[in-house]
Amino acid sequence: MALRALCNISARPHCLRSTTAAYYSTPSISLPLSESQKKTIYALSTPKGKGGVGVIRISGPQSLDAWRSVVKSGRQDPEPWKMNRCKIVHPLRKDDVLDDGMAVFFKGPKSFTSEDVLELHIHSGRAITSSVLDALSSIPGLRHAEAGEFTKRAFKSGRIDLTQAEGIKDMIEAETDAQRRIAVGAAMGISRVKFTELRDEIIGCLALIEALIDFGEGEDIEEGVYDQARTRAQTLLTTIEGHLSDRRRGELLRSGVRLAIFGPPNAGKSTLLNFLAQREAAIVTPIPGTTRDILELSLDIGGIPVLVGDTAGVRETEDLVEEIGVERAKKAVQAADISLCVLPLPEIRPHSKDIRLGLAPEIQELIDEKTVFLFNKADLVSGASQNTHSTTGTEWQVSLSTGQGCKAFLSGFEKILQERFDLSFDSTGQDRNPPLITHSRHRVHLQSAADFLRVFLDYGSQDVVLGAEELRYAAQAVGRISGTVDVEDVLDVVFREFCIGK
Ligand SMILES: Nc1nc2c(ncn2[C@@H]2O[C@H](COP(=O)(O)OP(=O)(O)OP(=O)(O)O)[C@@H](O)[C@H]2O)c(=O)[nH]1
Ligand SMILES: [K+]
Ligand SMILES: [Mg+2]
Repeated sequence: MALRALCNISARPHCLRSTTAAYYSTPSISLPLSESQKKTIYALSTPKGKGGVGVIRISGPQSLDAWRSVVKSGRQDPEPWKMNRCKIVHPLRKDDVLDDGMAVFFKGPKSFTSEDVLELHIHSGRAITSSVLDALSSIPGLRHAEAGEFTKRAFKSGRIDLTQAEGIKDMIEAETDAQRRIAVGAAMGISRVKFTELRDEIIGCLALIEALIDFGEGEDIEEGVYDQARTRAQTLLTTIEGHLSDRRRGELLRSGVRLAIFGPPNAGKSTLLNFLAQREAAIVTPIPGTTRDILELSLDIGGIPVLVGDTAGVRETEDLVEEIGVERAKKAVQAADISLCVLPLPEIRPHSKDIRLGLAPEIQELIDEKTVFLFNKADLVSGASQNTHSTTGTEWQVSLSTGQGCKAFLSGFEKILQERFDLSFDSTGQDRNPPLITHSRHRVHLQSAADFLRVFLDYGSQDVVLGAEELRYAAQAVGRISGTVDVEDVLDVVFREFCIGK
């Protein structure tokens, strides 16, 4: 029966393609632009201020007019995609040279936005920039761009999808190597390909179910086709569940891993923060209870963005201010993605077999599987060795005063961060397994796709028409990630975080 079903399917490939595949075919998003969107836009695409070069970008049907109006080079019209040495002039006063620079014309669709694009490479300075922007504003039909509008046009033309647009934004905002790596991958379309594959596979299952519905019951093919669709949907669900159980590392790498430094008073927590930051960020004194409020710094540790919080030493206290600080410290440790317990080695040593035994109960209760340990003040203990406690690779002995053991701690800690957040690089420095989900938006839609697939798997056999509906919803959910369906409502969310000129 199964064989016959397959034969039937392959005997009518056109039927499948026409009913399902064409309708749900892989996106080439091409939405009509409204009148106001059609206008040619311009903006300074480099940061405002003094600099060697500033780039003003113009995109839209009148880019060529803009060239003819403000670019004075040897030729009337540009040679596309070539840098042209030129003078930038005012359209109404051609003798008024605003700057001496370069211009390049990108003939659409071979441009960032897919429209005709003109780039003016000028000297970056307040007066020059504003005089050129002012000159452009005097050309009828040109208007200043809104935040993210160039990228939005690239998206609307179908040149990039939403995950690529997010990648471009993340690339600009990337502060660490890990962030850059993920952003560049997304901008190049790695996520787009993966999400498209997932969606295509759902549509593949849907095609089988729709064929089943098309052929009708009399054809006697139900069992085989249905089982085939079911098996593929099950595999898909497993794949999606794999992506969802990624410990949020893509999102964490974008927003920063939260690290809480905690421990008893005077252990050297603030000294550690200063060591990591390589500056005197926190107040350090020999007085226990120096740190009260949480001091948070954004640091790059081994290429990973880490939000490091120094907290008040945890102890029982009568002091109201300190007590509030201790409460905040506890909350910060609980909310952290990884916690670093700093302990004074001289006070811990007698309990070296189980370090927890010697600790105050209020410290003990903050220790969990996220905790790593730093035994500080090794200089005060004679014969302290770096490995006395280090059985799991999550404990180090240091002296933050003398620097003893600090290098080993730093490289070990970087390794822990990379392991925990699963960023294992191969010898070429490539991320072996880059996270697919980098925005919570992706997670929400992937989660709902998984839910629809589950409903299909649980109830699809009882009613194939409803089963097909569940698969259609699943495909839509994944389509929302790339922006192939329900575009307008997500556009604003994605593009409002862009800056002008991008
Ligand atoms: N001998 C020695 N002293 C250290 C070391 N690290 C820090 N200290 C000193 O220990 C004292 C306390 O350091 P802090 O960094 O303020 O300790 P803390 O844990 O932040 O303390 P609270 O904020 O009060 O909880 C300071 O006088 C530091 O100079 C070390 O490795 N060896
Ligand atoms: K202190
Ligand atoms: Mg402190």
